[in-house]
Amino acid sequence: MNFLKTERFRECIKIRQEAYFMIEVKNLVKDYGKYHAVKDISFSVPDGQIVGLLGPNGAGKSTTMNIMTGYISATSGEVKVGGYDILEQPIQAKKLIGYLPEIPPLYEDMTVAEYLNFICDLKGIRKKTEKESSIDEVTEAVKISDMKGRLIKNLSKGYKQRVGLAQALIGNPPLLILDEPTVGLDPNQIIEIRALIKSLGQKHTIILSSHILSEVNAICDYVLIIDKGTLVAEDTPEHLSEDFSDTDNINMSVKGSSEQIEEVLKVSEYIRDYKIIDEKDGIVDVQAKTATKEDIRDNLFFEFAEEKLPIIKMERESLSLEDVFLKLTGQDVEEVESEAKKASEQIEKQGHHGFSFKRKKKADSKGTEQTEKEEEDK
Ligand SMILES: Nc1ncnc2c1ncn2[C@@H]1O[C@H](COP(=O)(O)OP(=O)(O)OP(=O)(O)O)[C@@H](O)[C@H]1O
Repeated sequence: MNFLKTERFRECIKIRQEAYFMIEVKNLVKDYGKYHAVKDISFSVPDGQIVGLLGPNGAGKSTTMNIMTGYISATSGEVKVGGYDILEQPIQAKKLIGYLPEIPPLYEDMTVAEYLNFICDLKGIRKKTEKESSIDEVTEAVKISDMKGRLIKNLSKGYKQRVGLAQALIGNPPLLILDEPTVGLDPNQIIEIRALIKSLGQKHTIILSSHILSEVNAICDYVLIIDKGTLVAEDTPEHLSEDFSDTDNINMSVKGSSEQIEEVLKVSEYIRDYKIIDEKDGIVDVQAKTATKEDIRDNLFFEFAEEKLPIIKMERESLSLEDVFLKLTGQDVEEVESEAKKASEQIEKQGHHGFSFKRKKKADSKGTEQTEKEEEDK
């Protein structure tokens, strides 16, 4: 019998293809009453990647992650984890996921070891020796081995976040889903947690959400940009910068006077716009926007050479991920980041257990998701 034509072969191919994608999200829709929070989002994440879900506040990142982890249901659409449907085969699918929600689900009156022991129970790790080795492993991975005896409430925010990561790692799931893992941390803690996530990426597929572009740029191999519930772009950070750019910036230093240099720039067909940045000791610094996406440095070289104006320095700069984000979402990065800062300060003021109204409703809903909209409608 020709193996290539057998049912078994087709099955093998199916398993291989499905396993290649650690997670597949197809046509995901989530409506809260009349409000469309997620509108037909599809994407697949291959094994071994660190993927960033990037978007401004309210874009639908947490909702998408909550559906991916099976925490809430979708209005329609499908999520498969390692080939298992999150709704139809939830036990197999959830075994593959370690989830860190935006507010880590910590029991503050437990010690780190007690809490992780409890998480082992929840994840079905029952043998004492297995539990011990599992706790040792995860505490070592997130560098909290010497904190095991400490009460969680006495830990700093950065260390609490590490405990949150440790609980996600119990059971060694191949897929980690991390919702805004650095929100509310101070700059040093942010650097540490980012480095930790990057190192975890060597052994796990990671999907993290963030509204911080520099974070996604620094950690992620691939970016999904979400705006108003829609996936508006996806690619590597480098490709996104290239693809959405119809112009480049050229930074130059030219020997001569600003009048001479402006004369060349004004008539150059390769330059759309320019700005004189500085003029000192007979050298002019210029920032120019190119008329096309092509690399026009050769052409500029010859134009300036013809006028006997030596170019001392010339650099080409592509559109940054910030510019791409602005173009796609129409939102200023600084604006988004300051809004997010205000929101996290608000959470901080309400105390650690003080979930925001939206979060509390989510936490309270237990499947019967009553929406703010519905509440308002009453
Ligand atoms: N239970 C709910 N009832 C009604 N609306 C909701 C509920 N949960 C979320 N939303 C709304 O859905 C939209 C998407 O929210 P989501 O939390 O997914 O956004 P996000 O991108 O994670 O933003 P953030 O970073 O602010 O959490 C928002 O407009 C939010 O107000």
